[in-house]
Amino acid sequence: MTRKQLTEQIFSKKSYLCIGLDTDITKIPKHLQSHPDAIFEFNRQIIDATKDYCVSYKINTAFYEALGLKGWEAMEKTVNYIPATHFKIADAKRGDIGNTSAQYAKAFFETLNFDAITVAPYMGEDSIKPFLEHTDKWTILLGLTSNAGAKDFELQKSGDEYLYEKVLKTASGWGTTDNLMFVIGATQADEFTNIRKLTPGHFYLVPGVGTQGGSLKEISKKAMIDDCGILVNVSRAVIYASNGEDFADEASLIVQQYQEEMSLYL
Ligand SMILES: O=c1ccn([C@@H]2O[C@H](COP(=O)(O)O)[C@@H](O)[C@H]2O)c(=O)[nH]1
Repeated sequence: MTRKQLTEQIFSKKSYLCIGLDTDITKIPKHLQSHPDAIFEFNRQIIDATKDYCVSYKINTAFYEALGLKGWEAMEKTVNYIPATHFKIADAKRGDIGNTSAQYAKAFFETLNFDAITVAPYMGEDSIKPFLEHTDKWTILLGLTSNAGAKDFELQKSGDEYLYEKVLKTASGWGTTDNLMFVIGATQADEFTNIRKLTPGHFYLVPGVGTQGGSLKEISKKAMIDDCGILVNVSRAVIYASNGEDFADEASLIVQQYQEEMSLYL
């Protein structure tokens, strides 16, 4: 999906919401747990109930990989079920020496039909290039993450510069604003103005709204650019809005509230 196609979706739906399918078999409603295809069935109902109000789905691969073959099959069925209009992200946080990264890129961009994958920057340019060589796909590089551990490395200074600043400055030269995004956690709102200055044209994938407590209003105010430039991910607060038989209806209500708020900021 091109940037233009993504932003057309954002402006026509007045939403920059990405729903995280962090589907945990132990957390889905009881009545579905014995279903022969429980993970996919849960995802299918969430997608049907929310697709009109969001522009993207993010599959956190850990929840599927943990289940072995069945989980991988559920991931494949889910990614194929997501409408073509929606931006499909594999939150896999990969990155390795070049020939290995090339296989990861093939796995998620060719064997599976994702539009984007998250990657870790730590191993440097040759570990990221194989993803960027898929020019019709997106590489989403961890910039400043939402977790407390961001302070252990990302928010450590070398000279005057935070490590995350060096990552953004260096990595922004590896790709373009049409194939490279950054993950910036919503819980790091104090840094957003600075981050936008460093990377004025890049899209950000912003997790951390909902359960982690990040402010949609604050990050929208600080990071939004002319063609929006942000995708805000919410996982648990949407998919586990209810653990009863009404889970999909409740998810839909929460998503509509996010979409209404987003329409005010766009
Ligand atoms: O910095 C990061 C990078 C990735 N994530 C992922 O986003 C979702 C957030 O889930 P919530 O339930 O909405 O908190 C999850 O898949 C994380 O692995 C992140 O939170 N922070």
